[in-house]
Amino acid sequence: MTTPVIGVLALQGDVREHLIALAAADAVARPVRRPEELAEVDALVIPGGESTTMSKLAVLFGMLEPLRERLASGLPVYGTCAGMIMLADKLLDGREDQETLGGIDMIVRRNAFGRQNESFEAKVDFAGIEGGPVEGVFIRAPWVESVGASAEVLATYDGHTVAVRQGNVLATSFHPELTGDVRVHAYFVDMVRAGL
Ligand SMILES: N[C@@H](CCC(=O)O)C(=O)O
Repeated sequence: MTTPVIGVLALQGDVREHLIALAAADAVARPVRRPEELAEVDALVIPGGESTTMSKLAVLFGMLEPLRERLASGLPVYGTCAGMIMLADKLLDGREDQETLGGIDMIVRRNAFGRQNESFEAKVDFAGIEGGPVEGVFIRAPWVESVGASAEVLATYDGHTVAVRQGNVLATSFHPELTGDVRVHAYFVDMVRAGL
């Protein structure tokens, strides 16, 4: 079985936790900061963190266009929380100068579940993942306000969409990398493997 090489965008955010979760889900995981490093991976995770800072750093590191190009050419990508925001074609309550990469035909609302001190954990039923609900850590989390026809909703919480997939691109409002349950990462690794 081929072992995919999956990068974690390492401009800002909880990179280390994703590297650990990906390795536990049988991928080779490495940080990606530069276009040359991006060119060498089979797939990419965009971690949680702070989406406005991440978008600024992507511009500063000359990564915005290379990221957009690789997404457009079919690179499998998984974004958690701030990463989900980066993958939204359209953003609500973002900063005016905030850039997203796009990739999923969805409208994402930042801070939708409330402020930092309203962060919470919840069990989330996830379509395509067996063995019961996954543990979702929601930290000043966004939700998906609406999705286009080509995007598939994989999970909802409290009536709001919190996991979406469109082709090779996956996004969750919550942080599975903080739970020790690597089933969402394994789901992504399977997605990547299917395309190799
Ligand atoms: N708190 C979110 C990001 C919030 C935002 O950028 O709006 C995260 O952990 O990824």
